[in-house]
Order: sequence, then C-alpha cells, then structure tokens
Amino acid sequence: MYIVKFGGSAITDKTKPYTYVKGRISYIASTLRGRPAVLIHGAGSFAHPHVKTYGLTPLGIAYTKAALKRLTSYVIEELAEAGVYAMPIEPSDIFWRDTPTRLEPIKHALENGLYPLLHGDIVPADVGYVVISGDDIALQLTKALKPNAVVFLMDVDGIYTAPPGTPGASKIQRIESDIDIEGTAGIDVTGGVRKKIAVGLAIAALGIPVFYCSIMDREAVEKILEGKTPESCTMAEP
Ligand SMILES: Nc1ncnc2c1ncn2[C@@H]1O[C@H](COP(=O)(O)OP(=O)(O)OP(=O)(O)O)[C@@H](O)[C@H]1O
Ligand SMILES: C=C(C)CCOP(=O)(O)O
Repeated sequence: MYIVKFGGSAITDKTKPYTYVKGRISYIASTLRGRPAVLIHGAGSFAHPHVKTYGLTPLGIAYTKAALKRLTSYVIEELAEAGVYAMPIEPSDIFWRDTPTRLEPIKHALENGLYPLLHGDIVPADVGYVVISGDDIALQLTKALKPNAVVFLMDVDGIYTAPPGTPGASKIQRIESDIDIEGTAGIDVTGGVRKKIAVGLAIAALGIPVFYCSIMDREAVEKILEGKTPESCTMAEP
C-alpha cells in the first residue's frame, strides 16, 4: 500500500483562486490502477486564499469547506475517468487536530478495492478549529498504516536549493537532514516547501522512503509503485 499526495501546486494554479488544472490527475492516475493507495489532495487555490482572507472564522470555515468539496469532486471525477475509483473521506470527520481518531473508513475503502481520498482540511481541535496540511495527514497516516512508500506529486520534479528556475537553483537528489529552504507555488498558509521537507524527514525517520516527483513523471511513479527508486525525483531517505 502506498500514500500519494497530489499537491495543490500540481492540480490547481495557486496564484489564482478556484483554478483547477484539468488533466494532471487523469495523466498520472493510470499508474495507480490495480495498486492499493491512500490518496490525498492538496488544497491549492481552493483553500489557501480563503483561509488567508477570512481566517478560521465561521464564515471562513464555511467558505473553505465549500471550496474544498468542489475541488474534491473534480479530483474524484478525473480519477474515475482514468479507472481509479475514490472514496472521499472528510479529514474533519476522522481527525482531532493532527491525530486520526477513526481509521475504519480508510481501511474499509481499501479492503473494498476503493482509493480513500483525503485532503488538506480544517479540523476540530481542543480550542475551535485548526488547519491541517495534506502533508501532515500523509505523516499521520504513515504512522498508522505503514505504507511501502509516500509520494508527493508537485508541479516541479523535486526539491531545489532555491525556487526552481531562479539562477543557481539546483535539484537536490537526496534529503538526509533538515535544510533551510523556503518556497511555495503561490498563496500558502501551511508552510510550503519547508513543511514538505520536515514531513518527508519525519516519514523517512520511520523507515519509509519518501519521493518528491513531478505529477507529469509517469515513469517515476510507476517505478516507485514497483518498489524501485527513480532517479528523476528527490528522495528523503530512512
Ligand atoms: N526550493 C524549492 N523546491 C521545490 N519547489 C519549490 C521551491 N521553492 C518554491 N517551490 C515551489 O513550491 C511549490 C510546491 O510547494 P507547495 O507548498 O505549493 O506544495 P503543494 O503540496 O503542491 O501545494 P499544497 O500545499 O497546496 O498542496 C512548487 O510549485 C514549486 O514551484
Ligand atoms: C488550507 C487548508 C485548509 C489546507 C491546506 O492543505 P495543503 O494544501 O495540503 O497544505
């Protein structure tokens, strides 16, 4: 079993609210067919701008949840077009802060040949509500479900020493310890690349390999799901 996160940068345009980038999910989904996986989609331009504008006010929470539901429907439909049938599972129903309180819906979906689909969300906490990133959901589900590997799919092909495309930026092949890198695709309230590196290292410390790949790199994802190590992605090593 694998955990695959479709990053918000890969499936939306994070510089423009409500901009779904069609075709990315269906392109990569064929690699998942017949291989059990828990899927997570990032919130991208369907939640980060809302949280930034309204905060976690009742209005902000309602708007953000509505936008996320819309994004989840696009993802489910595109997966289904590619023959990958997802069961949406609302993180706010099964997480308390960053703790999963009910794993049965995820396990049941896997046992029935479906792909559980979660997403970065607003979840209940001891005081009110908090934002949980899909990256943190990947970490918490890794602890609970022990997948073979975790894959973060982005609109770029790995983690770079500086924002990709800027002079001198080079791709990092292996992340073995914390590195000081900032960056995101656009409006972001969950820590961008810095968060993704911290989560990757925490997963790797559990003995589970982590890959950061482009959502357009079908060959790499196929290799990972066959238990191999692609050269074209950044890896965080146990
Ligand atoms: N040093 C860097 N290495 C890799 N990507 C970077 C870097 N700096 C900036 N970026 C940008 O960060 C984006 C990926 O980070 P981001 O936090 O947006 O991830 P995501 O998981 O795709 O989004 P979301 O949090 O919405 O799910 C890419 O679009 C990339 O262009
Ligand atoms: C902004 C919200 C509500 C969730 C963020 O999740 P992410 O896009 O996976 O970081």
